[in-house]
Amino acid sequence: MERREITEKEAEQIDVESQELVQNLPTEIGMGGNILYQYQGFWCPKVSIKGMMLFQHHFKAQKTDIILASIPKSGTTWLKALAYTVVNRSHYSLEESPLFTNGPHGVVPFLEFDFSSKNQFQELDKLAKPRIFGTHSPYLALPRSVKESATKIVYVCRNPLDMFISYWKFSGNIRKENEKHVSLEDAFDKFCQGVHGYGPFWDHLLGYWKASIETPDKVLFLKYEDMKKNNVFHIKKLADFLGFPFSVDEEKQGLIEEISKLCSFESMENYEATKSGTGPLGIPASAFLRKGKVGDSLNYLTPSMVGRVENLIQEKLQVSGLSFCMSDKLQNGA
Ligand SMILES: Nc1ncnc2c1ncn2[C@@H]1O[C@H](COP(=O)(O)OS(=O)(=O)O)[C@@H](OP(=O)(O)O)[C@H]1O
Repeated sequence: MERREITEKEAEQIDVESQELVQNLPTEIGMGGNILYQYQGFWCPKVSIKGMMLFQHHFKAQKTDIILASIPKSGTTWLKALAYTVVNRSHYSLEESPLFTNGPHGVVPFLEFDFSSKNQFQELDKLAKPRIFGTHSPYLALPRSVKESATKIVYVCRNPLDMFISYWKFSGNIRKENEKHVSLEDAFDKFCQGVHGYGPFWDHLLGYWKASIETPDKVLFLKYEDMKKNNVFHIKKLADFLGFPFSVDEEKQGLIEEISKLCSFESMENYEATKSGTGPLGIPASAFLRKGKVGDSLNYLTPSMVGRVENLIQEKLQVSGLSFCMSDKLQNGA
């Protein structure tokens, strides 16, 4: 079937729609000093609203697609490297992985940031299968075709204390001159009110958590801390879930351990693509790797701040059965 070329007017429509829409959305200053807009119940930076709209309107999921979802600073970069390596391991030797040269963001594009027109979404039909994409979109904002097709979704989350500190540090590093510095205390307050990129974190987590319970073959829910603690187990679990299980021979050869090492923080921070490349939105790739530790937040947060998040987790997540290892246990983390 011949594809009709879209008119310039149609292509620009989303621009107009998103600009009009943005003008009427509630706003807040986010914890990075940038303006956040409340879109479909979540606080989003302006740049991602147009991206989310395009994704919702123009992305056509394929049954072999893999979507890696997360709220920022939860292990997205790591998961991208792992999933890409697991799925493509038969196409090249691990030493020759395009991951080294293109970086995890280069080989796994972000659906909200890396495509800015309807045309670009249509071009994605030509990509080799399985296509792998990253997204920060909340579960409810995913396009219907993603939910209704056999597309697999892997969600990674992280204990909110470490996620907060990772985000605050990152925001400080990429802050633009016209954006105001937000102190740790004020940023923390905003975080606890849910006013942070794609927050509230509890709603973001719960959307995917519930989907993973209702449709475990479609949505795999992972935690950063668990992946740190037993990486090999989780790589195996990821491979099984994605339909690329390791053979007995591969296991015997220690391939899973090799993949774990290739994608470890220590290896990835030394990739050429990390040292000199760029990540989404032209941000230096090195900004996406900071410490990669569990429990680093305890070096910055007071016991009362930790207590506030613990209470919040209890209040917002307890009924769901979703829990996190916190305070003293976090201190003994990987
Ligand atoms: N390979 C690997 N292993 C372990 N940890 C890793 C890895 N790559 C990135 N990181 C750490 O993940 C944090 C960044 O989170 P994201 O990748 O989700 O950021 S983003 O959403 O893509 O902006 C950020 O955490 P902090 O170090 O605590 O800031 C990164 O250092």
